[in-house]
Amino acid sequence: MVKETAVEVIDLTKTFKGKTALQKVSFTVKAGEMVALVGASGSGKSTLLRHLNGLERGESGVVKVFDCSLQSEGKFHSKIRQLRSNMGCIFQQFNLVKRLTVIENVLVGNLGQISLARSAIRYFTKAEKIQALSALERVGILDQAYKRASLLSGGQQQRVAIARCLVQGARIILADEPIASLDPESARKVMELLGELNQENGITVISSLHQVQMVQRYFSRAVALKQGEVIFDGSTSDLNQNRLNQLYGSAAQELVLSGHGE
Ligand SMILES: Nc1ncnc2c1ncn2[C@@H]1O[C@H](COP(=O)(O)OP(=O)(O)OP(=O)(O)O)[C@@H](O)[C@H]1O
Repeated sequence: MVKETAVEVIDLTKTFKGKTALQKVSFTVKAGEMVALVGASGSGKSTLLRHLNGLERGESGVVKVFDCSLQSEGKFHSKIRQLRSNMGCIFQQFNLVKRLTVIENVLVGNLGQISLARSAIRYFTKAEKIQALSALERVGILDQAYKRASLLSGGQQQRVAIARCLVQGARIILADEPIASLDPESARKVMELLGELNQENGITVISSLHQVQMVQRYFSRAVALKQGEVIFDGSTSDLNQNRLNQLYGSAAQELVLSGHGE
């Protein structure tokens, strides 16, 4: 069976004040794939992810989500909100509302589907709460549901953010350096969780990661960027030291040694 295309990027170009951040970037991610975005600092990984979920608009090129155009030649599609509901985002700094409880943070994943009035007073139905608790169980932190988010460890907070994606019903998770602020053990657990959600729930995962060892451990495919251009798209087993040196020269050190080396 031919798998549907989750994300398609065609010739996406973006400049900030005349400086190129993305240069004719093209690649396709099939539904159910788990793809790493690799590259040295400033290579364009975050900018690319922000274009995939419509937080940023390119000058030219196309981004399609499940075969629907999300943005094309600098214009967002009128149904962008609907398309974005397919995508959950997680970030290096977790982006939780620290003063709210864990379960309230997870329920926020539902806000796109409930009325403005209900979201303003944060009223959630019993069924929604059960769904949120089930998501927290799935990510292994059900026992933390009624704690303030600020009291959780970094690894636990990232799992709350992942549970929020599950409640949102995301079919794609876009992760921007999801383990960069975590200790090695928490980083491993978060990566394993993303791997499980990919394998068991069929969720497509596209994640930027700084460190090539982690990329090789958890991903079979990588798209590598340099100065906003795709310079490699293939099997992570081919991203050995020699290849990295060829691609990045001395900047390859940053990818091998930084982050959570083991
Ligand atoms: N809002 C912005 N305004 C101006 N320049 C920007 C903006 N966002 C990104 N850039 C520039 O675009 C380029 C790509 O940045 P980006 O943050 O996407 O890289 P990155 O690969 O994610 O880096 P890092 O690993 O350090 O997060 C950089 O030169 C950066 O300075």
